[in-house]
Amino acid sequence: MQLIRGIHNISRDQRGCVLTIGNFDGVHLGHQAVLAQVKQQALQRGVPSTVMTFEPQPQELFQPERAPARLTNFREKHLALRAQQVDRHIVIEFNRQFASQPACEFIENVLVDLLGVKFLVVGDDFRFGRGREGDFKLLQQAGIEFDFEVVDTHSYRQQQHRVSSTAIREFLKAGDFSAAAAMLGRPYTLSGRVAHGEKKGRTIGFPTANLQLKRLHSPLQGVYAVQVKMGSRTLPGVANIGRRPTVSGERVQLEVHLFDFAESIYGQHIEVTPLHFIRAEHKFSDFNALREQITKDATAAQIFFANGY
Ligand SMILES: Cc1cc2nc3c(=O)[nH]c(=O)nc-3n(C[C@H](O)[C@H](O)[C@H](O)COP(=O)(O)O)c2cc1C
Ligand SMILES: Nc1ncnc2c1ncn2[C@@H]1O[C@H](COP(=O)(O)OP(=O)(O)O)[C@@H](O)[C@H]1O
Repeated sequence: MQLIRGIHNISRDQRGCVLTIGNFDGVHLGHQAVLAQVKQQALQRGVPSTVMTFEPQPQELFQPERAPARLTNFREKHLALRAQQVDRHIVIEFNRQFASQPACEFIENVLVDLLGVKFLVVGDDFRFGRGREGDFKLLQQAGIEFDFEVVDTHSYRQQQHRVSSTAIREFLKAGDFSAAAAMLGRPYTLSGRVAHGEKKGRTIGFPTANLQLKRLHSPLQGVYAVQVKMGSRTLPGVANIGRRPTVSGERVQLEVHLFDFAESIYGQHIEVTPLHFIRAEHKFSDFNALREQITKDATAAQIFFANGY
């Protein structure tokens, strides 16, 4: 899959595509159904299937306090799109300048001139351009003028539930990882590179591999039994996701202690799959109290794994 970062990197030599535009947070089964339609149309027309996403996601720019936690960061989203075998991923740096462009300009300059779109799939509530003036109807009118077809995404359901990023966030917050995985089409994971911390973990017998998370990186908070994929290995462990109030940590962090493991893994890329909620994060009066609690958490996680979850 080709990754194109920014409109200025789109080449006019490659005009012609079947396109979908959206946040695609999670790349869940509903998104995957849209991508299947895009791929099928692209194949019929002999043009590349193309997904356009925005970074940051629009609400993260306009209403950062109200923006929901992400299911996928940019890298995770890109890899999930790649797994769906989409031909091209265009990421637009979403800033105030881009957002203030008139809707007609976006259609004519980007969709028509640069991309030469033939077939466009968007939600019927899709809004774009200055003050959100552009909508589905405007796209359909432009489609008649510039000769492209516009269709809306169907609501993809599972049993009676509409598959959505919001529903998945709710399942995750409730600790229902199998319901979240059923809608995602894969287990929910957090990933990143192991960073250096304060080196206190090892002094209390619980070294932890740390992943620094963006504030809006995950809907999860608390202590979980987790599985960690690292290269070709999959290892069980116990993790805390939070701000670590006991050590007055500032940033949200994921810290995972791996059982029966004593290697240095700084800088390695790991993928953490939470499997079972153990408890909420607390502020402890001192490090000893925290150590005692982590010992109990580790036992709870080991019991969970021993029971063949
Ligand atoms: C299973 C587990 C549970 C934890 N629970 C808490 C908690 O409830 N409150 C808290 O402040 N920190 C919690 N922590 C984070 C510890 O404060 C952190 O691991 C310790 O400060 C070591 O930090 P370091 O890796 O930067 O050395 C937890 C860590 C683990 C592994
Ligand atoms: N069982 C283990 N689980 C997690 N990390 C471990 C383990 N054993 C050794 N390590 C290594 O030790 C580091 C964590 O030690 P710690 O004292 O908590 O330091 P830091 O504060 O830098 O995270 C990890 O990043 C990893 O490289």
